[in-house]
Amino acid sequence: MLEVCHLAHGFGRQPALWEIPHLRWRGESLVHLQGDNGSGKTTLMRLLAGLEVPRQGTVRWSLDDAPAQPPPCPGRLLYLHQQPYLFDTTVAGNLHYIARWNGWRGEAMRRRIDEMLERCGLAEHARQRARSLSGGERMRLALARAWLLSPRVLLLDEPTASLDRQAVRDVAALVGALHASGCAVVLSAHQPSELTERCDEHWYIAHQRLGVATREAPLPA
Ligand SMILES: Nc1ncnc2c1ncn2[C@@H]1O[C@H](COP(=O)(O)OP(=O)(O)OP(=O)(O)O)[C@@H](O)[C@H]1O
Repeated sequence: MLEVCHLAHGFGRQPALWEIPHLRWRGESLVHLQGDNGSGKTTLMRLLAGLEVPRQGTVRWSLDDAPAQPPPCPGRLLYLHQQPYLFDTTVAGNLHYIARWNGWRGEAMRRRIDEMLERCGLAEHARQRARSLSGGERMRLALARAWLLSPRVLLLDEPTASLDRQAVRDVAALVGALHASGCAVVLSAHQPSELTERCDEHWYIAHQRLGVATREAPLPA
């Protein structure tokens, strides 16, 4: 569960990007966050992830029955940048590093990594340098690494920006599978796509406010 109260944020002397008087989210759905360029989507995600301290107001998460706490919530809440940082090693090496860090060892770890490579369509690239992957492959590797950590909530900042149609489709399938495995997702995206079509909740930033679309009050045109 996410609870946001009286949140407002801006930079320097600029007025607040937006105000969010109150937002409650059960942390189960697949959410599409939309808004114009510069409306503050990245900033909001960073605030939700605890990477930015709000000028005003509070963000609190209660995940897995833990008492409500401000972010970060290590291991349970992950933020993924649109150009994810990849370790300068092979594709399998990137997964290996995270799996070890998360406590996996030996044969069980190898099986888990192989399974993840298959699931993300990267088995053929296992020995390739991660930084030589295409944009779509990089995002799939970043999602695979995140998946290894079994997060409860994933915040995805423009995960399909500048990807072609097939790459968007692949990322959408992967995000859908992650969500089906029990990970709630908030993702920002400019354009409607196969990814946003999968979303079952829509938030939007307009006129310096965050809105939540409902059946009675759909997205503004
Ligand atoms: N660290 C910062 N210092 C000063 N201004 C910032 C900083 N980070 C963001 N901004 C400004 O805040 C505004 C919102 O930026 P943000 O990146 O959150 O928007 P966005 O909706 O994600 O945009 P886009 O869709 O183009 O990625 C922009 O005007 C941006 O220049």
